Order: sequence, then structure tokens, then C-alpha cells
Amino acid sequence: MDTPDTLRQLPAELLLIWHSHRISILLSTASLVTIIRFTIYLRGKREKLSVSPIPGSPTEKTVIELKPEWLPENTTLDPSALNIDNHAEGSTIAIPPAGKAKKLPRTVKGQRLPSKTLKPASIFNPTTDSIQPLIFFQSLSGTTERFASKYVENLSSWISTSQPISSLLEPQVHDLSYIEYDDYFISPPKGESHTRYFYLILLPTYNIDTVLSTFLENLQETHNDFRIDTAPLTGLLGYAVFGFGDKEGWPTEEEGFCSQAREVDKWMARLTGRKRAYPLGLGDVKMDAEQRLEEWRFGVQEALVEIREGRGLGEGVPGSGDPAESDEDDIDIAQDSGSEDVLIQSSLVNTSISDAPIAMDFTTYKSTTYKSTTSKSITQPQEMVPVTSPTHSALTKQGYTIIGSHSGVKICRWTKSALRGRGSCYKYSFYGIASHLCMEATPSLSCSNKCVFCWRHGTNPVGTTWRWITDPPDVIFNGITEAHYKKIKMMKGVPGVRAERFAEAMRIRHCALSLVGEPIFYPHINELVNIMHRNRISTFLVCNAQHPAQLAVLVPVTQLYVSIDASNKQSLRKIDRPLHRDFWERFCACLDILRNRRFEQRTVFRLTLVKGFNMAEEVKGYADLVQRALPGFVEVKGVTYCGTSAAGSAGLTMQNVPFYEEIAEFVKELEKELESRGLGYGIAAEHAHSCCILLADKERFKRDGKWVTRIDFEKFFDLHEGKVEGTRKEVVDGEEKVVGWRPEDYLGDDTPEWALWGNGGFDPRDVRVWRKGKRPKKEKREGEGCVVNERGGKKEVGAKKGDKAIIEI
Ligand SMILES: Cc1cc2nc3c(=O)[nH]c(=O)nc-3n(C[C@H](O)[C@H](O)[C@H](O)COP(=O)(O)O)c2cc1C
Ligand code: SF4
Repeated sequence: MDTPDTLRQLPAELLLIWHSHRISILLSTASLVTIIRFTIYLRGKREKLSVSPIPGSPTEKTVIELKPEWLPENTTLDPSALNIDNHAEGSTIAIPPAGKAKKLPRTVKGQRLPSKTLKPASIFNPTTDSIQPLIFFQSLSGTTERFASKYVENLSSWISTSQPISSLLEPQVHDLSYIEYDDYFISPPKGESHTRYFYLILLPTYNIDTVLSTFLENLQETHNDFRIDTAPLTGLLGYAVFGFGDKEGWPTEEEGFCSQAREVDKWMARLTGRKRAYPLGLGDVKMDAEQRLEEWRFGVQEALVEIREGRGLGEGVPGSGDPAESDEDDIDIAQDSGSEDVLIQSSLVNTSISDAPIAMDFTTYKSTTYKSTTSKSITQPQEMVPVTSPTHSALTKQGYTIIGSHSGVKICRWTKSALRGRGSCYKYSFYGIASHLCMEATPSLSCSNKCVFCWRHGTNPVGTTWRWITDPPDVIFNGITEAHYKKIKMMKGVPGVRAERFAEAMRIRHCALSLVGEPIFYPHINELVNIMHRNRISTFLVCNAQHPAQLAVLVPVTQLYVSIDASNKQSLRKIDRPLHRDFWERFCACLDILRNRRFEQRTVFRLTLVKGFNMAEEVKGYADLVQRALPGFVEVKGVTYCGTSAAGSAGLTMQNVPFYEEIAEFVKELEKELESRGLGYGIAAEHAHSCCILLADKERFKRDGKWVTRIDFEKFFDLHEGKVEGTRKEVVDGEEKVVGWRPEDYLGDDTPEWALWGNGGFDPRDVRVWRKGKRPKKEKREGEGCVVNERGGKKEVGAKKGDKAIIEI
């Protein structure tokens, strides 16, 4: 009978317990719920963080459907045939095109550029004249004298074995302490009628008054003497100067390293009317003088051969200045693009789109014929940029060399800057690419977008399909490298070019396949990339995310870029003005392919921010795209004003150019947004001079807590050649096997301190040069990583109309 009573009393008991303990019960329940929720959150976060794990084990891949219309015109896609190195593209399945009619094989027509005959130097007649090298030196304590006599010995022995001996005479040596300056430095010596002189000057530096100071004064006086021509030594065949100094006491050029040799080089340029035959060589007597002098000797010998063969000093950089040259001379000609993204106002590119000679809008890609702007039906493949076309001459005037009929190469302004020791582009700070070792080229001048900030689409062809006569990859490779070397050689007389960098530049180490147009448009891009790798040239390839079929089968490059010009469909349409109707689907497919292939190569998003177009309110959108493709890196750059009518008609003005602080702010927000989604990206490095900031995947590109964004290029080539085994594994026939390498296999050195976020990104070993009147009154750091220059209190960071770069080096 007890039980019913107890049951009856239970509600009252429970009520009593509730009343007396309700606070502790409520508190305990709340704590328990919090603990459970927190644990779930933490787990979720850990799981999310591992979306980009280091793949020790097989990685999942999604099947991406390639639509038939995405496949290149006149081709059928056979990924396995193109899968030259057995990389893992098999899992990015390219579904064969349903019902795509087989066409006849594409016509491949190689075309070698007709070699331009160089004008013989008027002053030297190779059949009748001979070259007399005169070696001048000055030495106070004997070091330069010793180097000079060794130099003469080596040069003489080279001359004695070089053919024809008759045209190159045995060198004569003169100690500057014992000659009459007027015999040699007011006019060339009066010798035999067919003897022409070539001066080589070897000098130490003394920051005290010595006989060297007298020599320098003499050169200066001769130049300024109103009775004498300002360039009385133009009759010389050429000259070259080598300086000896001591870095222990004078560590940098700014602090006086070899300053007198630099002065003499400058005065000789004026007196000879710019007859510098080889860049100024500099050697540290306690370190590398011997090696530098040997390199310089080889360079001088090459110059002598050129003269002997009637080619003079080469063509030189057009417009490299007037005879009154100085260090402030700017070698960049007005229409020099500077780099892939630095855009400069130029009348040359101020061509309206409607005037573009062969702009073709293939929005009806299914048709078998297409119409040019002249409405003429064309059924046969044509040359993309025929030699006779206005496009060819416009691009040539802008400094491009056109190879065959659809490839181009151009020397970028950073390459020139690095040759002069004035700093490399951001790719040096981030990845270790020294700009003087880098070639910028494209195998396709044509593109399928008409981006508002691209100044080239006024002159370069556009189209959605490849319907041109196709040049073979070896012809392109030979053509672009030859043209690049020729352009480098043209720099040898430019003031400030350093002999050792000039010598190094004669071996291309890197290729930026990004110049203009769309490189993966070229049907043999894989073979071209393989030729580069075989020649141990690294490849940085930038594509516009409009060609998923080609991207799916691209062989792994050293670093693969996708331009992310907007975060959503509307914005992308406005910015890129794509020719493809299904541009957004193509774009998304490319992101999925990039995700699938992120363990085969380093993948990068390149964001170009345009204020008022693709910046405000788009952080979340960009984060969505990063989450979708999981690139290893995100490079964020500010657009630079291009000033073309195309840009103007798209409503782009100077107001659209973001300040560096705005870019930095954007990047910080993006980092926060990615972090909130559990994606482990952090701000790794910056290059304030080109308004560029790098975000990287912390899980993959940090080692022992330090950023490792740099690349071990030699290791990359060794992996490519199979000298070293990679560590990328996949399940093949039910078994886990090594199938290739992964980006982690060719990580380089730690990112240098000066390149890290917050330190500006300028290599302290280079010399920072400001154009006249442009040096900021004050340079200060505002917040983390933002460099703000103040000129008269006005902030001037970012590009500005008429400026090649606001923060110059
Ligand atoms: C008093 C003095 C001043 C010097 N000043 C400089 C200088 O300003 N910059 C430099 O690079 N080296 C400087 N040096 C280093 C010399 O250029 C270097 O030792 C050179 O090899 C000397 O050459 P010589 O033995 O042929 O005279 C200086 C050396 C001395 C003794
Ligand atoms: S990557 Fe090469 S081509 Fe591009 S800007 Fe730098 S140096 Fe020039």
C-alpha cells in the first residue's frame, strides 16, 4: 500500500526539490549544453581546417563535367594522350564531347622569324680596319695593377687564338699615372689610318684626394670645355670600365663602394656619346674581384667579336637617353608595361576597341565559319597576327617581339630594374624569382576576355576559339628565348646595368607565361611547358579561368595562377567583359579543377582590385571562391590606371585605383573571413612597391612556425626529371602508390625577413632610387604592413596618372 502513496506524493516531492534546487539545476543544465556545443564547434573547426590537408594519403577528387562546347575547336580531347608525365589529371575526368563532329587535323605551320640584318657600325670596316684595345689602369697600393696585368695576359691569349687575328691587335697597357690625359681623353689617339681604338679602364676607389680625383676632374673638364665638343671621344669603337673596391669599409654603392669607377663610367658615356660596350663591372677585392673580372672579360670579348664582325655595339635600348646621361636616367620607355599588371597611359594603346584591327567576337562558337570585323567570311585557318597587320606593328612598337604568328615576348620593367640593381618584382620577395633571370612571354596573343583594366585589348586579338594557323612549340621556344636574349643584350649600354647581373641574365631561369592573351589557349601548351622544364626554366602560368577543358589537361607547372577579377557573376561580367556566354560556368569549373589539382602544383588566386568595381562588399564572395578552390596562395594587387579609351568607356578612372592601405585593409578582412570559416590562411608577405600582398595556406606553407613561400626551383626540375621521387600518393588499382610530386616537395627557403608582412618587401641589398623630385619627404609606417608616403602632407600611395609606379625603386 506504500507504493501508491509514494507515487501520489511524487509530484509534490519533485516540486519541492525544484523549488529548493532550481537555481543549481538551471546552472548545471546551461553549463552542460555550453560544453556540448563548444565541443561540437571545436570538432567542426578541426574538420574544416583539414579541408586542405597535406596529402600523405590518397586525396579525394571530384568529377568535373566538361561540356562539349568547352572543348577546343577542331580538336577531340584525349587527356591520357596529353598526360605526358602521368600526373593525376585522370581523376579530373574530362567527359568526352557528345556528338562533337570530328574535324580534319589542324594545319600546323611553323614559321621562323626572318633574321634581321644588323646595320654594320659605320665607324668600323671589318674588311680593312683593325681594333686596338687600350687598357688603362690606376693603382696606388698595387692591387689594381696586379689584376690589370693578369687581365692583359688573359685577353692577349684569347686574342692570339681568336680568328681572324689580323683585325684584333695585341692590347696596349697604360698606367694613368704616367700618361698625358690629353693624348687619350680629348680625342682618340692618332694611329695608323685603319686602326680603331677600344678603351678598357680598370680603377680602384679612394675617398681621399688622389691622382684618381685628378683623372676624374680632367674627364669632367673636357666634357664641359666649351672649346671642345661635349663628346670628343665618339670616334672610339667603345669602352668599358671595371672598378675595384672594398665592401668591408664601403658595403653598398650608396655608401661609396666603387664610387669612382662609377663616376668614370658615367663621364666616359658622355665623352663617347654613349659608347658603353659592356656594363660597368664591380669587384670586391676581399671577396669576388677575380671572378667578377673574369666574367667581365668574357663579356668584353663578346663585344669585341660583335664589333669585329661589323655589328657595332648592337642596337641598344631605343631612347636610352641623351649624351648627358646620369643615374637618374629612366630607361623605361613610355609604353613599357612594366609587368603583367602595371599599366601606363600611352597614346599608342589609346586605340578604341572598335578600331581594333582583328578583334573578333565569336559568340556564336558553333558555326563553322566566322566573321571578322570586316564581315568577310573565312573558312581556312588564318594567321592570328600577320606580319603585315596593324596589330603586328602596334605590338612591335610597344616593345613586343612577335614570334611566328601568335606568340610574343617582351622584357618587363622589373627585369631592367633588376639588371641595374634597383630591385625585382614581387615574385622575388614572395617566391625567389630574380627578375633579371625571368622572361615574360605568351604563346597566344589572343584572349577571350576584354578586361576593363587590360590596355592591350585595343591591339591584341580576341576570340573564343582557336582557329589560327598553329606554330610548333619548339619554334616558339627558340623564338622567344632568342628574342629575350637579344633584348637583354640591348641593355648592355644602359647606365647602371651591373656586369654580373647582365652575365647571369644570359641564362633564362624563369618564364612568366602571362604577358598578354591566354597561354592555355595555345593547343600545344603542354609541349611548350615541357620544353621549358627540360631546359630547367620554371613556369608561372596565368590563365583567365575561361578554358576548363585546357586547364583540366594542363601538365603541372611550377605555379599555376587563375585570375580572379570578381567575386560574383555580375561583377565578373562587368570587369572581364568575357566573350563566352557561359563565362560563369566556365569560371566555376576552372575553380573546381584547381581544387582537384592543388596537390599537383602550387595554385594561386590572383585578385586585381578595382575600387568601385570588385572591392567593396565582395570580401565574403571572394572567401566563397577561396573555399571552393582552396588555392595554396592568394595574391592581392591593386589595379594600376591604364588610361585607355576602353578603360574610360568602362567608367574606369583614377578614382578606381585603390590606395595601398585600402588593399591592406581588404586583405585583413579577407583573412578574418577565411579564419571564421575555419580556413587556415594567413598574411604571409608584401611588396609595397607594387601594391601586392600575399595570403597563404598556413597548414601547407609554414615550416616550424615560419612562412615558406619561396620555391626550390632546382628540386622542382629534379622532380620533373625523375631524379628525385615525389611524395604524392593515390590509390591505383586498389593500392596506394606514389604518382608524382606535390608542392610541399619543392618548398624553398624561409620567406626572408624583409619580405614578411609588415616589413615592406624591398630587398635591402638593392638600391632604392627615386626619380627626381619624387623622394618622399617622410616615409612612415601606418598600422601593420602599410607603407604610406607623404608628399607635402598628401598621401600618395598606389598608382597615379602619369606615374609609372608611385613607390619607385
Ligand atoms: C684610404 C682608402 C680609401 C678607400 N676608399 C674606398 C672607397 O671609398 N670605396 C671603395 O669601394 N673602396 C675604397 N678603398 C679600397 C680600395 O679601393 C681597395 O683597397 C683597392 O683594392 C685599392 O687598390 P690599389 O691597391 O690598386 O690602389 C679605399 C682604400 C683606402 C686605403
Ligand atoms: S615575374 Fe618576371 S616578367 Fe613578371 S614582372 Fe616579375 S620579372 Fe617581370
